[in-house]
Amino acid sequence: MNRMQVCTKLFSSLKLMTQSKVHLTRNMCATATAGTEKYQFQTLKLSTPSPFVVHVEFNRPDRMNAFNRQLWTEIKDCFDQLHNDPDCRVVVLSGGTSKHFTAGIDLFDMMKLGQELGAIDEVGRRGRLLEGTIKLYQDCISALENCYKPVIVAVHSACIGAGLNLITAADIRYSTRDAWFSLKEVDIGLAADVGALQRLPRVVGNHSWVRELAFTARKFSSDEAYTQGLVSRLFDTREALLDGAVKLATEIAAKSPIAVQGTKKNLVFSGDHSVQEGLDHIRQINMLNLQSEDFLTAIMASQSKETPVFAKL
Ligand SMILES: CCC/C=C/C=C/C(=O)SCCNC(=O)CCNC(=O)[C@H](O)C(C)(C)COP(=O)(O)OP(=O)(O)OC[C@H]1O[C@@H](n2cnc3c(N)ncnc32)[C@H](O)[C@@H]1OP(=O)(O)O
Repeated sequence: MNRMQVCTKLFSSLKLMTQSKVHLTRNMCATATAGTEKYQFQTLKLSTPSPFVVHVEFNRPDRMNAFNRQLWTEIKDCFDQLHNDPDCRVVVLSGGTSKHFTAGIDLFDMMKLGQELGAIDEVGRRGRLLEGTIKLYQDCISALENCYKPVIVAVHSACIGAGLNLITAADIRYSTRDAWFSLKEVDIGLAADVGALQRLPRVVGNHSWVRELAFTARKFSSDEAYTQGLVSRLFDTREALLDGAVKLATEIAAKSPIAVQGTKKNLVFSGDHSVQEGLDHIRQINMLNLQSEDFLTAIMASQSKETPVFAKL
């Protein structure tokens, strides 16, 4: 057999394998996505605007979506669950009905923490309480990054302090033109400690700009955020913003979940590793993924110009 014949044979066996698998896959996907009723949160509201897309909305409009202890922990629980949910392939995170995306940490909650600390009369024990609290809050924000499903944040109006830390752990940031941002921590006597100092320089690559913002807490506009690469698209209204975010999510959700989630895993890993370590990591991922039915399904669909259908993951 010459080279050409080998290729033709391989291609037809791939085709046969994939045709039966596509059939199987279609059956597996027949029930498409289940609803979000299984998610029971008070400070978050979940819905499914299109198949495999979950919309998470902050739901503390009377407190401008300020992060109290409950919101912090529900964010972590929510993203940990979405990570393992086969009915979710992409997440859109927005500020819901609140006037602002978020006012940052709940200042009344911080006062309660102050009272708890006041009741402990020894510095080492007070330190332990603070260490546990900060670690919990750090983990809540890292949950967006640790979730294999791409997270698109849709920011409107104010995005302050903890909110700015949070959006740097997302994959894609969109905002309205009226959005504004502030790395506010120094103004409340804190060094930002839930990820912005680590992630923001990596997101935008402009260390001088990040330091200026971190040292001054100055408010900056969506235009500036766009110019620096913090947000990748601006919209005139909140409706257009959500529409744009859900459209993008829907496009991503139609791709192979094996490919998309492997891509996120490797992008996150490569963010703080050398090029060689990143290449070693993706090689290990693709050793497995290139054997998955998604690979064949996607290749065959691109050859036949049909829309591929992928099984739940
Ligand atoms: C271990 C810690 C790790 C994490 C650290 C995180 C740190 C941070 O997040 S620092 C940032 C803290 N946030 C702020 O400093 C923002 C303070 N708020 C404002 O600047 C304004 O309120 C805001 C621009 C958000 C909104 O202004 P607007 O004029 O539109 O509304 P207001 O009338 O000011 O507020 C409406 C009601 O919301 C309450 N509220 C606002 N922010 C907070 C908050 N951060 N925590 C709790 N509650 C907040 C405000 O008190 C009003 O309530 P009410 O008077 O009862 O209507």
